[in-house]
Amino acid sequence: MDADIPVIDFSPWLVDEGFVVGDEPTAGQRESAAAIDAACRMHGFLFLANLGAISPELTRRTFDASKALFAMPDADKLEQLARIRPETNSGFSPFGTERLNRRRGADQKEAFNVRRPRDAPADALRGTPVAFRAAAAQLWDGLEALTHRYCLACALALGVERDFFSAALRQLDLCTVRFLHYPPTDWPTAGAAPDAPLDGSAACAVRVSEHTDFGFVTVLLLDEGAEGLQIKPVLGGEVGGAAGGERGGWRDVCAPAGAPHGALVNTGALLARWTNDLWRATAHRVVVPSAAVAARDRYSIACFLDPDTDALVAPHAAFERPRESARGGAEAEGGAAHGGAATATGARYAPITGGEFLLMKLREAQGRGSEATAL
Ligand SMILES: O=C(O)CCC(=O)C(=O)O
Ligand SMILES: [Fe+2]
Repeated sequence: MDADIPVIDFSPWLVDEGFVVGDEPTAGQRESAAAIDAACRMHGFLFLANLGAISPELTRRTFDASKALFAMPDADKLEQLARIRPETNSGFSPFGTERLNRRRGADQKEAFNVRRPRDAPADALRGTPVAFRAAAAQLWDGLEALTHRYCLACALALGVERDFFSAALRQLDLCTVRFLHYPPTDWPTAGAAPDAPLDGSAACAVRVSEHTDFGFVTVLLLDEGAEGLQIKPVLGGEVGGAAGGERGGWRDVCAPAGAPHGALVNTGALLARWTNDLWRATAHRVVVPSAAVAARDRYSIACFLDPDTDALVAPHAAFERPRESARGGAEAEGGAAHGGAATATGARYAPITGGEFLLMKLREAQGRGSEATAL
C-alpha cells in the first residue's frame, strides 16, 4: 500500500491465550507486536486487519447511521443536536467551525462526537436517530474490546509491563467516536493547487488541514471510496515540531486493495510523548485529489482513544535515552516545543494527566486557548 503502511493482522490478539491472559506471548502476538513497533518508530501509521467485534457488517451499518444523521436538515441539526464544547467533546460540530491547524482556514467538514453512548447523559444524544444510537453503542462495545487488546500489543511491542498502557485506559471516559462528513466541494483539487500558503488566505484543496492527532491512538474507519487521506513522513520527531526534519512530500494513504476488513491506526501526540518520542505522531490531512472526488460526499469515523481523565502519563524508564542520540541529534528544542520539561535522565516531558493534555489540545482546535499548535 502507499506510504509504506503495513497491513498487520490483529487476530492473534483476539483469542484468550498468550500475552492476553498473562502467559508467554504466542508467535503470532510477537510477530504483530514487532510489526506495530516498526511502523510506530517509522511514522506511526498502520492498517490493522481483523477487528474482532467491529465486523464488516457493523461497520456498514454504522456508516449508514452516520449518513442518516448528517442527512438531517441543517436547521434541525443546529436546533436539535447537543453542541460540542471542549469540556464535553461530545455532540455536533457544525460545518466549517473547526481548524485542526490554526494556521489554516476552517476544515471543510461537519462532525458528531459520541462518548460512552451506553451511559452518556440523555442530553448528549438528543435528536439523533434511534438507529444511530444503536449503531454507536455497538461500535463502542467493539472499540472497548479492541482498545484493551491493542494496549497489550503496545506493551509487548515496547517491552514494558503488560498493563503499562491498559491501566491508563480503563474508564475510557475521554475516548471519543467522531463521525465525520465532508460534503461535496467546488474547491480546486489537489492537482490544481497542491499546497496553499500556510497563512490560510487562499482557498485550497484541503478538507482537513495538516495536524497530528492528540491522544493515545486513533482508529480510523474509512467509508467505501473515502479518498484523500495523506501523511507526511519526517525524519526525527513529530512533524513540524522544532526538530521535525522533512523526509519527502505528502503521500497517499488508502485502505489496501484486497486486504481483509480493518482500520487505519495511528499514533497520537500523547503516545509519542508517553514513549519519549520513540514512537512517532505523524502529520496527516485530507485533500481533494480529483474533481470526481470533490463532487462526492466523504464519510469516515475516527475513534480517538485517550488515557482516562486522572491517568498520569509519564514515560517509562525503558524509553529514556541519552539526549544526543534521540531524534537524530536534533532534539535540543524538542522538549520546549512540546511544552515539557526534560529531565537530566533523558525523559523529555513532564508527567501530565490524560484530562489536562486533552483539554489543552481541544481548546486549541475548537478555537479557544493558546495559539500553540503542533505545526
Ligand atoms: O477523515 C479522515 O480520513 C481523517 C480525519 C482526521 O484525521 C481527524 O479527524 O483527526
Ligand atoms: Fe487526524
